[in-house]
Amino acid sequence: MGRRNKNKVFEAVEVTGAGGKGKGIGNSPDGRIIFIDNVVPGDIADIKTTKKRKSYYQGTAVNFHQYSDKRTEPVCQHFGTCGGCKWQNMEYKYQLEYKQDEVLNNLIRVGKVDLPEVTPILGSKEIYFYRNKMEFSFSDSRWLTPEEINSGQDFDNKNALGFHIPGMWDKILDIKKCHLQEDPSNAVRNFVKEFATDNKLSFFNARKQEGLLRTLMIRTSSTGELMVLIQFFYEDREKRELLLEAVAEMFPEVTSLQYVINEKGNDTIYDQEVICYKGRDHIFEQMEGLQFKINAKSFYQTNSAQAYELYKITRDFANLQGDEIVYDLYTGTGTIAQFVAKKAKKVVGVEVVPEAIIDAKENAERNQINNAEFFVGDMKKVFSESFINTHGQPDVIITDPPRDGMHKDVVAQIIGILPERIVYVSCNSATQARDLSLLDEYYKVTKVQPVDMFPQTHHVENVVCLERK
Ligand SMILES: C[S@@+](CC[C@H](N)C(=O)[O-])C[C@H]1O[C@@H](n2cnc3c(N)ncnc32)[C@H](O)[C@@H]1O
Repeated sequence: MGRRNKNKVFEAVEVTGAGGKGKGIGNSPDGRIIFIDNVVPGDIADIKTTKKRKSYYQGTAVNFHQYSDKRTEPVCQHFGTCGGCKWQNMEYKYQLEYKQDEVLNNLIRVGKVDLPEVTPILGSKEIYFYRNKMEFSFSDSRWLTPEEINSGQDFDNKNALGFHIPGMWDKILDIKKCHLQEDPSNAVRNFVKEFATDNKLSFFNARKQEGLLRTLMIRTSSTGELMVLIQFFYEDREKRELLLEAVAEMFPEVTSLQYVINEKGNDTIYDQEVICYKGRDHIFEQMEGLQFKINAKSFYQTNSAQAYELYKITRDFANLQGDEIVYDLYTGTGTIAQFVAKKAKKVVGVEVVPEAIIDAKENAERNQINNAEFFVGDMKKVFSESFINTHGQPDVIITDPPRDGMHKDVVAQIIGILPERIVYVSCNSATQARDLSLLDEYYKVTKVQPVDMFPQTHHVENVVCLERK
């Protein structure tokens, strides 16, 4: 954005919508859309622009003329600074309305497909403390509030354990209480921070690449099991054991205490050895009598209760009679495949991550599911003639791709196979709509069910049923 556009202020802009990564939406007098931080539809405010592009501005509210009656008081003391729950200032029923609108808009404008009557979005019973997994970062460079900076004081202890400030890779907001994961998540995090600070264990500095403590992961489960994993930058046995012993003693309910020594530049543990310090190297999650083993690296839907609802909808849409061959694309650890297996003749799950397929096979065995097979493969390349000949022509395809949606080659291969029914589960209705338009010549959309897995955020899941035309 050019200099003359910096600090441009549009007066009394009405916020008319919400979307665009959780931002409010308004219109500028010159006909562009403005994406606005920390506002709620119905607010009227002066908006200072922070970015200008051909068709839109980004901006922030500097002066409110009217507050929306859709507003509610955010419960979290970190709201506004933490990027996690951007919609906490909007009543939940309106959050659901905007999520429903987003799905519909995408299906209509991007997908341009004929739609049946769309069922109202399924809200989450729990709108706080619904996540089963949280990851916090250590930093010796705590994000200072404007009040702290203006105080002119020097802060010798800048240790933080919490979340990255949006857009800042080296600044961490110290979290005192997060409303996303049940107890003892907050107690564990606060204890670890305090104990490490008191015992002079150094917190990571991402710029200088120094400091002992990097990340803390906490996984809870509906079985009551609890996993805690601490990531260290280097091995210092004495200090590592001091901290791990303290956690074990303070929280006997931890059933899996693990650690990683990661000397790389980045924090990801997926290419690192995870070492079990105490207890087991995994926890279990359960759903309708099925057990799923979850280790530190396993993918599992983060809102377990809503995942159950999502899977039930997926199974209903698949409408299995017991004699179908079902393909579960992007199967992860095979949860959907196992969830529908009892109702199908056979299920074939495909996933690109080999470890996830190992988990899927192990879980299926534990759950005594004998009609599910799992394969490692990139979806773009899996559907060879020999694969179909070996596993059979699918009657139903269930697909649950990542946010980018299905690669166009995957869509082309599905069109080559033409199963009777497709159930498309998506966490991004824009890419889902794009894919539906590619399938439109052969399939009609018969059911649409949005599901809210992530209250207080703009994210929305959507399940669509497609039948052969
Ligand atoms: C949204 S998750 C679905 C997980 C699973 N259905 C569940 O509910 O637990 C998407 C999955 O697609 C996998 N994936 C991403 N790209 C892929 C590709 N090109 N081929 C196969 N699987 C892929 C990811 O590893 C991830 O497990």
